[in-house]
Amino acid sequence: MAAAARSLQLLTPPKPSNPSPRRLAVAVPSHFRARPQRSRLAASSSDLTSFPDSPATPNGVYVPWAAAAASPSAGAAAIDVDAATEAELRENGFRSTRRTKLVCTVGPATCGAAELEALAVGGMNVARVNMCHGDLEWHRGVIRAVRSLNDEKGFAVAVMMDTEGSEIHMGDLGGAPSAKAEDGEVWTFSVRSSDTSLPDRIIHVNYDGFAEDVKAGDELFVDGGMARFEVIEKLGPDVKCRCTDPGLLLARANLTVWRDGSVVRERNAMLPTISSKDWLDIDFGIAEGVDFIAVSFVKSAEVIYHLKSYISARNRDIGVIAKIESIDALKNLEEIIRASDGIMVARGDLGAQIPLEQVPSVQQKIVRMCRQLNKPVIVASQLLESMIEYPTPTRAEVADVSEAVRQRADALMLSGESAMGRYPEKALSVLRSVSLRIERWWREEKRHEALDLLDVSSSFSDKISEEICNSAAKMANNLGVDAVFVYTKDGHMASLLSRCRPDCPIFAFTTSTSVRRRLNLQWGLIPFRLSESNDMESNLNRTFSLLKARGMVQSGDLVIALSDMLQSIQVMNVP
Ligand SMILES: Nc1ncnc2c1ncn2[C@@H]1O[C@H](COP(=O)(O)OP(=O)(O)O)[C@@H](O)[C@H]1O
Ligand SMILES: C=C(OP(=O)(O)O)C(=O)O
Ligand SMILES: [K+]
Ligand SMILES: [Mg+2]
Repeated sequence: MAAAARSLQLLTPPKPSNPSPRRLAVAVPSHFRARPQRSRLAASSSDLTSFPDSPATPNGVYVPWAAAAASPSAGAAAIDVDAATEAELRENGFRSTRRTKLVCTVGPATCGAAELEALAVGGMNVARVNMCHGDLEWHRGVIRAVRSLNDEKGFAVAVMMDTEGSEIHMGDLGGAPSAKAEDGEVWTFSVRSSDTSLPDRIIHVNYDGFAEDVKAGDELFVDGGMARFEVIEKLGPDVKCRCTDPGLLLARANLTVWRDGSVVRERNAMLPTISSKDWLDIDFGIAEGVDFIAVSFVKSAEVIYHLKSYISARNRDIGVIAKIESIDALKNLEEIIRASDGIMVARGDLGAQIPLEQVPSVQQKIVRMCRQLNKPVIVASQLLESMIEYPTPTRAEVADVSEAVRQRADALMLSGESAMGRYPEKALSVLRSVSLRIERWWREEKRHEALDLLDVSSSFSDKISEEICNSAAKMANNLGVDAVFVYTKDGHMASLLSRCRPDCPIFAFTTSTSVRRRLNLQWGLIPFRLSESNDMESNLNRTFSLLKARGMVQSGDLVIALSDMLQSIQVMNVP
């Protein structure tokens, strides 16, 4: 292999064709170069679709052309959305694409087609629906709306369904979104039937054993402690409580009971992690083809294995995300991470189960362990809580987001901010601009600690892929390459590369639309769907010409290319 070609194959296929850049250039089919740009985009859109990262410049300034390009009136949709990506990449260079992925909870504020599209244009990688709220018809509508957005506008937004779990929560507040509890007020939490509308200051509780489990003197946390009560008296199904910390009670807010400094574990501890209602919701999610199922209040790895085998028995490829939000989950953390396809640091409930001041160190520990074990991790809850009401985040919130980005979590999640807040798009744009800024700053300062990555592979073949990815990431940083390209069937090699958190972006090419959507949750990956052949050289040729046609790479860009089919690694300039 000619040294001038700068092409290095550590492991070659049995009969490799010479992948030298010069030959690649020659092999580019002439029709790709000859056509005018619009039709080139049209020609390429069917077999190569990219995810539009963001219509914003790195400082977060909104660029109106991007929204216009993605609007229904802008014409042939999938192509126009990709035109936004193309322009963004041309303007900022792909080195500055956002690496941290963004999850938005969809709720009443964002369930309309226009609002969902605005979130997708604004950089939403995953749409989350929370089965604690809304009925199946509502969820079906949202899931299908996201699917049409993907089909018609060329996005690759994944859908995550989050189970209700056997959590104890309040009922609806007779249609009102919230009620204010003031200091010293006496409220009744009751397990009486909620069919009839209850008088003021009486709140329905969904768990029948509630009145039996609590005792006078217990503390009742609403929504992870956003409002607090002391239990003063039990009267049959009614539990009378005095408000000790005033706050807003949101409809269906979660309830936690504390006694003598720890969470009460009475009969409620025996409730199943996946309730019978959850199984019905899971069947619904499988039928609707969601990409991820997030399991609330996971206690052990067992339930994750159970759900995964339930899903694979139905021949589905759905990622199971374990939510870490209880003391039990922390006790069994490593085995839960190993069992699942991803983790959510669900700080809302976690902060009601362990002292608040422990949440930051627990978050850091979980994020690190997930990276070691090669599982994507989402940091969730209250990232921009004040933006539910106000258009500007607090400095503390920006610092919290920055810290999660600095820890290099795979994804950040909005809950109430996007589900029912007044400024969903603004909240998303804050996550986007803070991510971009912090990522770039840390790259420029070269401040990232080198993490000694543990071996994660169980077979020798996997071990080869892992070593290739570790080496490729190191080479990418040392050589200052512009991008790593990874051709991956099931996404595994892309995730191994993402785990290394290289300085440059990772373009991940897969033949499967569902793998492409799932890769959207992982740090630094820009997933593409591409119909690939077994011939690496022709894959590279096609990729270069398709990406060049879109202005996403240029001649001379230095690229490292990996393939899980060939277990190969090559370094080359784009011809
Ligand atoms: N599908 C929905 N329908 C109505 N309201 C919703 C829906 N999803 C979310 N919300 C609202 O957004 C808030 C924040 O969402 P989330 O954090 O997912 O739920 P929770 O607060 O129950 O943990 C909820 O408390 C609820 O008020
Ligand atoms: C994300 C969380 O779960 P949920 O919103 O379902 O309570 C959390 O508790 O932080
Ligand atoms: K939930
Ligand atoms: Mg929770």
